[in-house]
Amino acid sequence: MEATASATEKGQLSIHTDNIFPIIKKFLYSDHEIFLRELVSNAVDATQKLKKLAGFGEFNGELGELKVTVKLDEEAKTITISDRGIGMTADEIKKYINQIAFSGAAEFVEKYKEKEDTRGNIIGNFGLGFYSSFMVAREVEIITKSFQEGAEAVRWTCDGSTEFSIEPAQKEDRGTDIILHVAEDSEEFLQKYRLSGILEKYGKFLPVEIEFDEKIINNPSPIWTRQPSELKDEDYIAFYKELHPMSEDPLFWIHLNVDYPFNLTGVLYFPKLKNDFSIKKEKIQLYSRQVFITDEVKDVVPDFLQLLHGVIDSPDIPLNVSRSYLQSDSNVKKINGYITRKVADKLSEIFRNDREGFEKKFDDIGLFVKYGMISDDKFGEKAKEFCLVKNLEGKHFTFEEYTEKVKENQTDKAGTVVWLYASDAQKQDTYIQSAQKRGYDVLIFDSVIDPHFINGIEYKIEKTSIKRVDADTLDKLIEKEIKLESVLSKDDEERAKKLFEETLGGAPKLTVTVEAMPTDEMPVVITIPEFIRRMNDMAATSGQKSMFGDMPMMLNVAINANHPVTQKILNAAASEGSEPSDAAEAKALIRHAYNLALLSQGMLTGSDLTAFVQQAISRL
Ligand SMILES: Nc1ncnc2c1ncn2[C@@H]1O[C@H](COP(=O)(O)OP(=O)(O)OP(=O)(O)O)[C@@H](O)[C@H]1O
Repeated sequence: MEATASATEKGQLSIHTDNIFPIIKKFLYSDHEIFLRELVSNAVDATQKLKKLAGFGEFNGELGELKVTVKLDEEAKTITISDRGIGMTADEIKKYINQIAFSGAAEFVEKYKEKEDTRGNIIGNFGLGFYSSFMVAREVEIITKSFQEGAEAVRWTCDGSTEFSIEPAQKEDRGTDIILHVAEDSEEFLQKYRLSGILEKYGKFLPVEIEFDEKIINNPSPIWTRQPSELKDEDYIAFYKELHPMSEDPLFWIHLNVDYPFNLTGVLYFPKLKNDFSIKKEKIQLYSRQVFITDEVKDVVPDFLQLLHGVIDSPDIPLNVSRSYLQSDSNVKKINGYITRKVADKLSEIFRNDREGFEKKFDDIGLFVKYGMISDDKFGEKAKEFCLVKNLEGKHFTFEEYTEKVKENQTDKAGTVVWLYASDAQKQDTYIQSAQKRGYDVLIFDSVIDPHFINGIEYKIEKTSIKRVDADTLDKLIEKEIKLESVLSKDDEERAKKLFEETLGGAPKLTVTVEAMPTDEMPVVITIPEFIRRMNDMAATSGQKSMFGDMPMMLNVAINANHPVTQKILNAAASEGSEPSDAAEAKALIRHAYNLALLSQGMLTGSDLTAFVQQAISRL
């Protein structure tokens, strides 16, 4: 075959079905707009190829201005995409446009028959890029002239049937014009704002200048394509603002750059997260050689890292295949692992080099680090070194540091180190103060992720258990070998227990115990078992009902045997009659002490609280 088309030549496209275009149209229905991404990418590729050839010395002509132009002619109802790239000879058109694409199409037709769910993902996979133009055009013309010396211009047309024609054409300059004669049902694409929207979405960072409506619409050398050494903080922040104009400055960022065993560049930013767990994901954009692909990075980026913002660019991610394939793709898995490692390394680096700065940022990145620790084992392994906990004095500790700090005073008789924490320092103040009186330290875990975090890490820290200060009496939270002696006889303890059970009987479910506590602690302490409360907390923050959601709240009521009030109750009961049921004064004291205990747990509410206040007033 000759390299040029000397006369008009008609041909039949080699494909086993009469017309693939209705199929293309139907199956790519939701994504029609990507025709422009495909055609502009082809134009950019052709331009880049020419630049490369010039670099190799295989093209010695003038490169000149290399921009790609998109033109809209509303009257003629055409969209034209022009480049000054390598162009095509007649033979190349036959090879690249007629055959390859159509054999791809045949394969596509075969495959799609079985799988409906792959729609929208087909195009690039089967080399149908160029043919996506038929989703919006009733006829497509290619007028092209190869960069090669002496090449002649060619015109190819096809109206969406399996017939094409190819003939000599007039074209001064090298390069390609793709002219789309827009079909009636696609006239939405003849609107300027629609086209500029699509270009903005997919082409914002294409590597060659793209002109539309007499303006350059893109930034051809975005930050991720440049060397970290030539970039300043301001550059990173400016780029962040370009991506997320309304956001606060990011905390810090990671510049990704690998070329083996896969290609990947990008910049990931740590946004200010605070406690907002409802933060919108989809803030990382995925590019392939600077062409925007998607902001759904679910399969490429581990779940917890989707809280980050930024850009990932990799030609090695199979972008146009079905989801299940993507998940099992080994490159995707490697990329996933690489990103996780990079992020952990960066955090660990900041932690080591700037502990103070790291601590300041921890309120923001804590959510993210904790989320990572409980959802990704590999990250968790590394994060153990730099994940921080904060105590009520506002001091930060690594796990190891904290255990070191409290182990002397807070190791129980089984040798387990007990970390005490509060989830609300205000509400749990009584308990906190009691713990502090014993020289115990109390951590603060008050973010939405903390219930999950505590549950997730507890078993990962050796010989440690984590308990909320009000989960039990202090003696039971940290059981020691030597216990305080009870001043009450066994009989008196039994009497006190009975009196309480009788007085407080009914809902909620109560378990009454008598314990020897210091006299300066509360006469009655109410606690909710750690396990039950934790399950309820976790259910509440994840917005679901836990399997314990319907469980009646269980309360432990511990009577302080050593408190003078307990003695007073017993005395009152003794003087009032032999039957405990006679003891009106004793019962009033019990209710009062119980209400005070509820009050300090923040559990005295509603009509009970009102009655309690009324009663207190009447005593004034
Ligand atoms: N503007 C252009 N200039 C030069 N050659 C082009 C141009 N557009 C398309 N081609 C040629 O036609 C071929 C087929 O294009 P098509 O878009 O169908 O597939 P592709 O670009 O190879 O792959 P993809 O599926 O990723 O788009 C290209 O590989 C290229 O050789």
